Order: sequence, then C-alpha cells, then structure tokens
Amino acid sequence: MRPAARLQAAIELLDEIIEATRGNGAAADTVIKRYFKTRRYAGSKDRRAVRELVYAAIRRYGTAPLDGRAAMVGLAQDQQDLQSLFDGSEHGPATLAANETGAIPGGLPEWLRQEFAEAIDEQDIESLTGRAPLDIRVNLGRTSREDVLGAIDGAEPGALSTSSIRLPRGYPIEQHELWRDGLVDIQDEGSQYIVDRCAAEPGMTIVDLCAGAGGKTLALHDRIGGEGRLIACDIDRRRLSNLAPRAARSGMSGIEARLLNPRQESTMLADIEDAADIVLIDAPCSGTGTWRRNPEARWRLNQSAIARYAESQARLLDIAAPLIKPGGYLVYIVCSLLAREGEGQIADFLKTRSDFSKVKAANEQALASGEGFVLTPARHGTDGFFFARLQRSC
Ligand SMILES: C[S@@+](CC[C@H](N)C(=O)[O-])C[C@H]1O[C@@H](n2cnc3c(N)ncnc32)[C@H](O)[C@@H]1O
Repeated sequence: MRPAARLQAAIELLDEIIEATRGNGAAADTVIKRYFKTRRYAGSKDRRAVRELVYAAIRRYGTAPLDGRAAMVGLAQDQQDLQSLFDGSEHGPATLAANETGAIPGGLPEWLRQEFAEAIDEQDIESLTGRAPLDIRVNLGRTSREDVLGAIDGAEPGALSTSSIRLPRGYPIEQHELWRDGLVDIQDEGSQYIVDRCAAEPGMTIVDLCAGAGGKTLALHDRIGGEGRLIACDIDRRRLSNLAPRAARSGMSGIEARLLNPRQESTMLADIEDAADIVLIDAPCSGTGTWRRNPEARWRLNQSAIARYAESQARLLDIAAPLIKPGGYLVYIVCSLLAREGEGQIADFLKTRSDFSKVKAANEQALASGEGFVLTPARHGTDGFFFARLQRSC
C-alpha cells in the first residue's frame, strides 16, 4: 500500500472505532483485525503502519473526535509529514481544505479527572495513555527466571516481582517454545506483584472469585506449588472455559473451576463459608488502569457506567466476606485508578464489616491510597491498579 492509502485506511478504521465507542461496539483491536481480514492485499508492514497511525490518533484525544478524518487531520498537525499524503490520489484521502485543522487534542473531560484517586497526580493520569511494555510471568514451579532471561535476547528482569520479565516491545513470545511449553505466560508485572502480595502459601484454600480466563489463578497456583485448594469462579462461561486449556499448557492441575449463576453466587458458594484462607476479588471495573492497551476505552466511559461497576464491586465484596475464615484474608483488586472503585469501595466495605481490617504491609512498593494501594505506569511501570489486603478478625 502507498503511504496515502495507509492514511486513508487509518481514517476509515477510526470512523469505525469512533462509531463503536458511541454504541457498545467492539474494541479498537478487534475492529482493526476484522478490517484487515477482508483486505488481504495489506501486508504486515502496511498493517503495522496503519495500526500505528490509528493508535497515535486515539492517544491524542481525551474525548472522541468527530470522525476519522478530523482525527487524522489533527494528528497531521503533530506529524507534519502526513500533510502531503492528503493528496486526493486514488485510494488516498481528499486534499486538505484551506482552513481544515482537524480535531483539537485534549485531555480527559473534567468530570472524569475528578473521579481519580487523590493519591495520584497529573503525571500518573498522563501515563495511563502511554505505550504498554510486554511483560511475562515465569512459571517458577517449572523453570527459573535466570534460565528464561538467558533464552530471550533483550529480556530484562522485572523490578517488582521475582517472576516477572520485561521483553522487547513486540517480541513474538507466543511463537517461542517457552510459551508453547507453558513455562511462561503473558502478564503485566503489576498483576504479578499483587499476586505476590496475596501471600498465598502451600496448603491454603483460595477462592479466585472473578477468575476470568485465569491469569491470576495460574499465578496463584504457581505460588502455592499446586498444594492446597484453588477454586476459580466466574459468571462468564466463555471466559472461564479458557482456564482449563491454559492450565494444561502450564502443566497445572487440580484447579476447581466453578461457573456461578449471577445473583446466586452466595448460594453456590455456601459450602466454602468460613473456609477460605484467601478470597481474591479481581473485580470487573472501568479499566482506567489499562488504557495503555485500549486507549479508546476512555471515550466510552460515563458516570452511569462507573456507577454500575461500583455496584457490582460492592456486591462482590459482600459475597466474598462470609467465605473467609477467621484470620483469613480478602484481597480486592481493580485495574482502575478511580477513587470510587478503589479506596472508596474499601472504605464503604469497612464501615459495614468491622470484623475486617487492613493488613499492615512490610516492604510495600505501591503508593498508599486510603486503606489500599495503587500502582501506576508513571511510578511503577505497570498498568494502573488499586488493591487492598484485609484480614478477618479471629
Ligand atoms: C477483571 S476480570 C478478571 C480477570 C482475571 N482475574 C485475570 O487475572 O485474568 C473480572 C471478571 O469478573 C467476572 N465477574 C463479573 N461479575 C461477577 C460475579 N458476580 N461473580 C463472579 N465473577 C464475576 C467477569 O466475568 C470477569 O471475567
């Protein structure tokens, strides 16, 4: 594809992405994959170049621009070499009109800025839309971090977790035998750090209440050396069904997957009441901490969506609390830095559950936020997370 045709493709994609964020449409990544599925003439270099243009434009705007052309004309103000590509050629975009300046770059809307936790600052918020690194978790039950570091050029040990390694951006790890043999898995270093903070030990009974496809379940299994009881729950059959094949690839067995019916979670977990050493709630949330991976997600957010997440998080805390045995732990996580989903949620929980209190943490590298902590891309090089570790009194 000629550069002008790549630019036109980026404009068309942005039109679709903007439209998708107005309704409840697909994520940008999915839109891009679908677009190229029907355009076989685009080679891998074309796809990469178009993708870069699309994401550069998405990152430039805190709110959705009017359309793809406005977004790209605006981007051409920063990347002047793009201007000559508006050349009216076949497959290229129409020439620029005399006063056409495109969309104006901008930050987040004020109502959304106000929602962020007080502990974080402008730089933390800025960093949420940077480019994410590629981290892997070493399956320490099967190999060592040193061996993996030695096998991958350019790999660096992570600073926050003994299982984590940072790879050169774009490294095709899923084609590496270490991944195929289940010795490593892709996982942000922040997730690995929080799993470490769970202080899971062999022999424990652990409930991963929102296990999804099992990213943290597998990390927990590795930490307890597979000894103990690990119950992975979710209400989403499709996501939970990914756990078994992932566990098999990692050589892990014995994980109990439990599909819960929405609104019947407590009944379906009644057999675990007062029995868990740890309940992990990796709650559904607005995902503000993962904007580096889906920067267009910030165009979708609104106050009612945040309120819905907050309601579901409060319910999950209520479901989790009775499962924990006296002296056991509740670990609450969201990949969001909004106060309502993080420290606010925990403050409300502690008001009604005086039998729980914050665990005093030694060597905490995360930043204090209410009764919990936050990790941010700017300070920790991870996705943005809030987490809290509470203990039930004996
Ligand atoms: C942030 S994701 C979990 C990610 C996963 N723990 C991981 O590490 O990859 C949140 C999950 O919560 C699940 N969920 C939402 N409501 C739930 C509920 N009431 N009970 C259990 N799981 C729920 C969602 O289906 C989703 O898979």
